[in-house]
Order: sequence, then structure tokens, then C-alpha cells
Amino acid sequence: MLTVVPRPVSVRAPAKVNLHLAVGDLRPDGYHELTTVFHALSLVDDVSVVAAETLSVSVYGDDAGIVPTDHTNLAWKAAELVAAHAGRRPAVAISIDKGIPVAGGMAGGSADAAATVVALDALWNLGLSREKIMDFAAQLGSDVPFSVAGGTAVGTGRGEKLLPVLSRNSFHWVLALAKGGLSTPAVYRELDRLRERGTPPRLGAPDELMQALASGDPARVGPLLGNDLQAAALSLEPGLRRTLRAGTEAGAIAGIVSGSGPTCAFLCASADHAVEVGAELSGAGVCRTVRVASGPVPGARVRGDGTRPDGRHPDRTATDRTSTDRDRGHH
Ligand SMILES: C[C@@](CO)(OP(=O)(O)O)[C@H](O)COP(=O)(O)OP(=O)(O)OC[C@H]1O[C@@H](n2ccc(N)nc2=O)[C@H](O)[C@@H]1O
Ligand SMILES: Nc1ncnc2c1ncn2[C@@H]1O[C@H](COP(=O)(O)OP(=O)(O)O)[C@@H](O)[C@H]1O
Repeated sequence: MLTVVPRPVSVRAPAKVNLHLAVGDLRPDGYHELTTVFHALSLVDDVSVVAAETLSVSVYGDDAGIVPTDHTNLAWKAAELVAAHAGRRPAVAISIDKGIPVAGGMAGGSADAAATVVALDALWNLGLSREKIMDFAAQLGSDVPFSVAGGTAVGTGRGEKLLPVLSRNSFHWVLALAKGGLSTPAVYRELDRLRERGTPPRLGAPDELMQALASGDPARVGPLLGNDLQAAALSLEPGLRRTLRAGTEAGAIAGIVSGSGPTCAFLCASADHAVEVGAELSGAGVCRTVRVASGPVPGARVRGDGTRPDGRHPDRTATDRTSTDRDRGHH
């Protein structure tokens, strides 16, 4: 008798750092109007989906214990959304190998949602258009379209409207992962509170940063990094000031809180320099752990042996694989 073994589809999706995060006023729908420059980093989650009797989510990796495995997991929500569109039951087992810190301001949940949409499109041979995939992504969260797109991009609206940014070369980063996480809505609320009590400075337009990115020179990019949420994250987690100071004392060109935090991201001059700064920072005892990464990297893409269940080639190059696998390692 012939036994058909279901074949999994595996998708890799990147973390992000906001090189520029200008937060406008609170909109009536509860979101803030943003102008942000997203940058995808070689710190990744791998998500695989395989046909099963019922929908399930399993999570592996250092932070696995604090990630929900029920209907509140963004990958679960993504599966329900795509299945409803395809008119089928979401009968898949989703397994997530987490390399992205949880609640760290690096869009880990968004990466998993993006990866699940891309994986189910391949597993079920849906042939979804890029536009439809982006539409699902925007329904799942403000950061999810960027997790699909990857690279470097300007996000407007609540972050979901994207335009690619020209950036030359790779940039090298050290990430200081914190002991706990910070809730994104709580950080936005704290910024609103700070703005009610005073007038914390607001970032302008990212024009100069775009020019610096096009030049590919990290020494030009460093002083132009900025994040309006940083004041709010520091107000909730004052210890992050020490982390930021330690990063620059360790020789980084510049450091910022990543998105809503508490991860801090430090820009370095080269891959070797990032390894040196990472070693110094890990000895300073100001964070849970340190990672090195580079960017920009591609968005959520099918991995594997070169073929998808429909026999077509995934949109992925050998270069992507070498850089992401190398950078994935712990420091
Ligand atoms: C701050 C940022 C910066 O890229 O990322 P993280 O640092 O959390 O990863 C994003 O704006 C987070 O995006 P994401 O995590 O997808 O947010 P969503 O699920 O859409 O929204 C969660 C909550 O964040 C707040 N929110 C989000 C986006 C936005 N433009 N304005 C907001 O005020 C709202 O309170 C919303 O209810
Ligand atoms: N697949 C997922 N991975 C991580 N967290 C998830 C996931 N799905 C839902 N969550 C929930 O979303 C919260 C925010 O997670 P995450 O996306 O990692 O952080 P951030 O919004 O700071 O980028 C977590 O605390 C967790 O409860």
C-alpha cells in the first residue's frame, strides 16, 4: 500500500529594527500615524507548516516558554485568515523555531505571521498575488507587511504602507537582548502620557537618513538613527540607559532602542567590529544576551531543497542562505 507522507513547507522571516521611527498623533482608531524606516536583520524565525488533522502551533528556541501556542499566536491567526479565504479548514501543524526575541521590539510575532501566510500559499498551492499577501499581512498587524517585504523600506500610515529604500552595502549590528519584554501598546500609551505632560522632541522627516543609507557609510548613518518611542521605553525601563551607554562605550557608532524596546541595537563599522563590540558588551553585564546581525536581508521566503510542492522554485538565492545562516549563530 502506498503511504503518502505530508511534505512540510518551511519559511524563514527576519527581525526588524526601525532606523527612524517618527510617531505622530493618536488617530481615532487607536493607532498612531507613523513615518518609519524599517530595516530587516539576519536574526530570524523559521516557521514550517505541514498538513495535519487540526490546527496547532508548537514553539522551539530560548524564548519558547513565553510564546502562546493557542489562537492568540499570530501564526495561528494567519492560518485562520488564509484558510477562510481559500474556503478550507486550517488543518495544519505550525512549528516555529524562534531566533527573534519575544516582545523585544523586533517584530517576532509579525515575522511568524508573515511566514505562515507565505508558507500556506505554497503548501496549498493558492497562487496568491503579492497584493493579496500584503492585504492579509496588514490585517494581521502593522509590522507584518514589512516582515513579508524585508530589505529597507519606509512605512507610513500605521506602518503598513511601504515603499522600498535604496541602501548600499550591508550594515552590521549588535543587539542587546533584555531580560523581560515591553508591551507595544503600553509603550505607545506612555509616549502619549509624556506628550500630555510636556513636549518631548519629535523626529522630523528621514530625508538625510535616506541619503546616508544610499551612500552605504555607517559613519553617516549612525548619527541619523532616531526613535520617538525611545523616551517612552526608557521611562518604563530606566535601566536601558545603562545598556545604551555601555554599547557606545564599547565602541559602537550609535545605539538606539529597537521599536518599542527593550532590545537595544548598536550600529558598527564592519562585521569584525560588531564581533568586538558584542564581546565587550556581553562582558558589561547590562543585558540578558548579545547577538550580532547584519541587514538588510530579504523578507519571508520559502526555504528548502529548491522545490515547492507545486514543483516551482522558491524565490530565494544561495547568498541569502549563507548570510542568514552564518549570522544566526549566537555570539
Ligand atoms: C512599535 C512598532 C514599530 O515598528 O513595532 P514593535 O517595536 O512593537 O515591534 C510597531 O509600530 C508596532 O507594530 P505591531 O506590533 O504590528 O502593532 P499592532 O499589532 O498593529 O498594534 C498593537 C498596538 O500598538 C499600538 N500601535 C501600533 C501601531 C501604530 N502605528 N500605532 C499604535 O498606536 C496600538 O495600541 C495597537 O493596538
Ligand atoms: N508567534 C509569536 N511570537 C512571539 N510572540 C507572539 C506570537 N504570537 C503572539 N505573540 C504575543 O505577542 C507579544 C509581542 O510579541 P513580539 O511580536 O515578539 O514583540 P514586539 O511586538 O515587541 O515586536 C508577545 O508577548 C506574545 O504574547
